[in-house]
Amino acid sequence: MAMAGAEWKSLEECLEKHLPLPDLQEVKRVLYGKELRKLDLPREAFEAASREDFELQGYAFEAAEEQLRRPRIVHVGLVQNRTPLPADAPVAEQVSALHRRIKAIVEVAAMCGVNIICFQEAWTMPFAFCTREKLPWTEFAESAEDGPTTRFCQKLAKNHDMVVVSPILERDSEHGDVLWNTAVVISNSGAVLGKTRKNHIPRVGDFNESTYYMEGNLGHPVFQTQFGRISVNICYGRHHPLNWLMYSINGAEIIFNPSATIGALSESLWPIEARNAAIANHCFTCAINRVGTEHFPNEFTSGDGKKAHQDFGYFYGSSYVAAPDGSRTPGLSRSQDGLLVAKLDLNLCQQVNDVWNFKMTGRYEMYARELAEAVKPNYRPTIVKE
Ligand SMILES: NC(=O)NCCC(=O)O
Repeated sequence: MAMAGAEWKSLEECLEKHLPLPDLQEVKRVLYGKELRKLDLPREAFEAASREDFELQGYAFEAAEEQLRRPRIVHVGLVQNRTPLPADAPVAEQVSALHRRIKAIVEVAAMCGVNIICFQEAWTMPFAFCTREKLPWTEFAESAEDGPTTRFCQKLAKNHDMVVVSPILERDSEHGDVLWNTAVVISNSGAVLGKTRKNHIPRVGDFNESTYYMEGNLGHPVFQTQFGRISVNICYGRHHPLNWLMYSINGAEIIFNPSATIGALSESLWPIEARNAAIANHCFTCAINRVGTEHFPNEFTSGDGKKAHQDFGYFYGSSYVAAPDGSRTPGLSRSQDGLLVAKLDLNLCQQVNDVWNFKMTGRYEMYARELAEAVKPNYRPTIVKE
């Protein structure tokens, strides 16, 4: 089926354009849970966003007032962007151009009072893993602890008192120079709080990432920040409910999902998966996708009998935040760089937990027992036959 590129701006714009108001309200109730209040962001922030040519949107998720706990308010920022330079530009120039682009967006996030910001998956590079070529793409890999991008993010974090989640291609030179798909978490103090690695590596269509790195070996760490407990479920991990679950079991209140995915493969899954994870795990989820089409110098094939090609297809942006009560923000556009600011009250996690009780009713001990059996090589599935 043919798929729209940048000319189709967003589902939201299409609904607003074509639905009469009473229908629109009902559709929004069903599609988004409820209509969220728009955040009153500073005028200078909108002016700067327009000057820098990116979209800025802001929404607030409310929670009920409690007697014993104060609201736990945190502002998160989700950044989606195109790669500013072509993929065949010199590596160092591509990285610098991306640093400059992100710096401009982070400055606007700071004006909006963002406390925790997350960039898209492998944000310092084109998403070149489809090519299965090593050079020059492996040259984008950096140390998570003290590479140039981590140092750059440390400055941003300290200057703006902001936690920065920076998903990069990591080279671990202390352990055999091995590459990983990693997110570095930098505290608002500027210190590197830690890192987490992509647990599930796609082998689907042009997403042949197993040529570059293996499944992550750091489990499901949750990072205690000044603004709440966060974790990072990188891209393809969002198709794995147990992956979300383990971050949640370790206490995550906000799970970021920095991604790189294209319309033909996943656009109809996109609004469902992170949102469902927020509902199932009583937490907030932040789904972030890159934007545009990236062209590579050499043709590659997808192993599907179709012609060789030089691009992945269209990265459709549409980043959004979902809440434990199932409500969600509209998506950023499919076509433009953007910053989505969401004001969260983390008290909502416990409030929804107390209503739906998924943690209490989850029967994890039963699944732990059954899964421990099911993964054994001699396991016989329980099928009842006549
Ligand atoms: N980057 C990545 O893991 N993409 C895989 C495709 C998808 O999960 O939609």
